[in-house]
Amino acid sequence: MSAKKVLVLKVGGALLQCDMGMARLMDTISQLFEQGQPVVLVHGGGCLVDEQLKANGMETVKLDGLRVTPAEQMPVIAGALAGTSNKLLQGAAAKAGVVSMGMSLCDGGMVSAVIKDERLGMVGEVSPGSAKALEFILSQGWLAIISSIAMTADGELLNVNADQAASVLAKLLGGKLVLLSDVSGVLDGKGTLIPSLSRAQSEELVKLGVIEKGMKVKVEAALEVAEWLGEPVQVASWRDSEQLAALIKGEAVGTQIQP
Ligand SMILES: Nc1ncnc2c1ncn2[C@@H]1O[C@H](COP(=O)(O)OP(=O)(O)O)[C@@H](O)[C@H]1O
Ligand SMILES: CC(=O)N[C@@H](CCC(=O)OP(=O)(O)O)C(=O)O
Repeated sequence: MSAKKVLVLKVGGALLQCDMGMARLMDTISQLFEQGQPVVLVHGGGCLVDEQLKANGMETVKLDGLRVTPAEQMPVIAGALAGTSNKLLQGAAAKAGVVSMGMSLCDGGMVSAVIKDERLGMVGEVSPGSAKALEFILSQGWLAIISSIAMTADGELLNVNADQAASVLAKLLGGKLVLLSDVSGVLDGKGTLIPSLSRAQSEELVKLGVIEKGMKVKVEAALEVAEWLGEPVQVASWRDSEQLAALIKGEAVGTQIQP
C-alpha cells in the first residue's frame, strides 16, 4: 500500500441532491488520486431515507440526531442507503473517470456491529474489523464508496449513522478523517465558523444548544477519532469549492476538531 495515510472522506446525504456537488467531489477525489493520495469515501443519505420512508407511508423519528429504526423500516432504509445513494455516487465517480467499488459496512468483515440501544431499534454500533478488502481496493487504485449499512454476526441488517461509520473506518485504516457536510464547519451562535474546537469547548457548546442534532453526533464522532489517532479531524463542506481546493493541497479546512 501507499506510504501516504489513507484519507477517509465522509459526505452527508444532501450532496446526493446536487449533481454539481457530486461532480466537484469526484473531481477532487480524482485529483487526490493523481497525487498518489489514497481515498476511501463513506456516505450518508439521511434526506433520501426520509423521502423513501414518506413514500412508503412510514414516519421519521430521531433521537439525539440518530434515526429510530423499527425493524419494518430496515428494508426501505437499506434500499435508500446501500442502494440508491451508493449507486448515485458510483455514477458520479464513473462520469469523473474514477473506478469505484460500491460497498457497505457489511462487506469483507470490515466492521463488527451490535445493536446500540434497544430504544433506537435496529441502529448499529460498530467497531473495526478487517482492513483486507479496503487494502485490496486501494492497491488497485480504485475508490471504495461505502454506505453505513452494517449487519450483526447473525446477519441482521443495522442502520449506522454515517459519521460513526466513517470514524470506525478511519480507525481501521489509521487514516486521516474529513467530514464534509452542507455547512462550512461547526458554527458558533452567530453563524460564524469556529476554526478549532477542543473536547471541553465542544461540550460547552452542546450544553448551550449551539451544537445540536446531526452536528452533535458528528462532533462526538470526530472527537473520538481525533483522540484515537492523536491528530485533528476536519469538519468542512462539500459545497465550498475553496475548501475542496485546500483539501487537495493538504491544507487545513473548516473546523479542526482537536485530540
Ligand atoms: N453548531 C452548528 N454548526 C453547524 N451546523 C449545525 C450546528 N448545530 C446543528 N447544526 C446542523 O447540523 C447539520 C449538519 O449535520 P447533518 O445534517 O447530520 O449533516 P450531514 O448529513 O452532512 O452529516 C447542519 O446542516 C445544521 O443544520
Ligand atoms: C442511525 C442513523 O441515524 N442512521 C442514518 C444513516 C444515514 C446518515 O447518517 O446520513 P447523513 O450523513 O446524511 O446524516 C440515517 O438513517 O439517517
